[in-house]
Amino acid sequence: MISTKRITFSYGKSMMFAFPDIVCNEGETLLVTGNSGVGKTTLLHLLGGLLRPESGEIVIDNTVINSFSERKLDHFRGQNIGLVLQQSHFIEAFTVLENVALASWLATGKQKMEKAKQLLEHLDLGNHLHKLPSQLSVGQQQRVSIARALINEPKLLLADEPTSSLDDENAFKVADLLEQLAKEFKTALVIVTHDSRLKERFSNQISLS
Ligand SMILES: Nc1ncnc2c1ncn2[C@@H]1O[C@H](COP(=O)(O)OP(=O)(O)OP(=O)(O)O)[C@@H](O)[C@H]1O
Repeated sequence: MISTKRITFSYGKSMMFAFPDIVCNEGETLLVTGNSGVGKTTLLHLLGGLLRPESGEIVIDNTVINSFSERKLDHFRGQNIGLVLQQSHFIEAFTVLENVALASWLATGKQKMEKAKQLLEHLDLGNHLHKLPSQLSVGQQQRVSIARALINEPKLLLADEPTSSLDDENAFKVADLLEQLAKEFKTALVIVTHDSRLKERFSNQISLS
């Protein structure tokens, strides 16, 4: 579960944000919408501990994360937060399977190859395990990124524009898949997007302005 209270952030004096409070419980999905430039990615990075709020509170699974040291935050993120970012940042020389297993090694010191394989198979990527990420389509890469985000069974899954580069059919497939996985893994799922197709798809929404 994630909740925030009165979080503020700024990139210097000209770009200041005061975000509405959000709550997202385990197994639920919250869609954060808003026009380009309103701060959706900034909010997502704050929720994921990639940026720190200037004031306010971010609570993940009963833990206030904003007072953590950098090191503790990195550890907490690895254990509890899955990120599906706009850029996938794969290690291009590693296979799809290795990229997913690497995320478990970084978080726990153990490379969960079998689990990575199962997860990729679950995401219909069983035939692509030993390919390089660059050999996959954008939609397939998106699913690898989802598998990588889920390998450590995070309490919170954050997805930044997961469907904007996909056609209608694949956009709805990815949205359905994320929602289904959140329920299955009892993960709170927060999606930030300006993709208007998703607005009709999810009832739990908040709009930034
Ligand atoms: N590192 C940065 N330094 C300074 N300003 C930044 C930085 N990152 C983002 N901004 C500015 O903050 C504002 C919000 O950016 P953000 O990426 O959060 O918006 P967004 O709602 O996700 O936009 P989009 O839908 O286009 O991705 C923008 O005006 C952007 O130019």
